[in-house]
Amino acid sequence: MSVEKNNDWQKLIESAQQGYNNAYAPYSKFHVGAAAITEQGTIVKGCNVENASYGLTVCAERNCIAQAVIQGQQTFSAMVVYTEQEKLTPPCGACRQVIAEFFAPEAEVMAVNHLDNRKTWTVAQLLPDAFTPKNLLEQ
Ligand SMILES: O=c1ccn([C@H]2C[C@H](O)[C@@H](CO)O2)c(=O)[nH]1
Repeated sequence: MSVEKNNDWQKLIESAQQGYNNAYAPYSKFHVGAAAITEQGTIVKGCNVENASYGLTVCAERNCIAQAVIQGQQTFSAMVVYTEQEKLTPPCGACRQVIAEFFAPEAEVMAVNHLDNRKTWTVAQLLPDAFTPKNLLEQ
């Protein structure tokens, strides 16, 4: 993240909390919010959206990224995942793959909760040796 790092993290956490408030999770009751900042400095929000079929559930992180893509932005600097669980929530495997599509390996992802416990990973730590668009370009 570029300017005023701590300030940007704080804004991202607040946006992720707002996303959390809109979570649709009647089946698992596990509400998740996410927020990401794009390279242009736009903050986008996401929440998990479950489905009666269960399998069609989409996580907060992927909905957040899709929201930015819909707005025409495809490069991100950082993401926050917010829950109100004592144990922090790291992105699931499917979300790690989608994050690796749009974030640089050095970009940071932070899990945070209502107690302000925080854990930060780089995208490379979340998904080492990721299969990304670069692999396809080398053909
Ligand atoms: O990183 C995560 C992990 C889980 N979930 C959602 C999916 C499902 O709705 C609920 C329980 O897995 O939490 C997310 O949104 N993000």
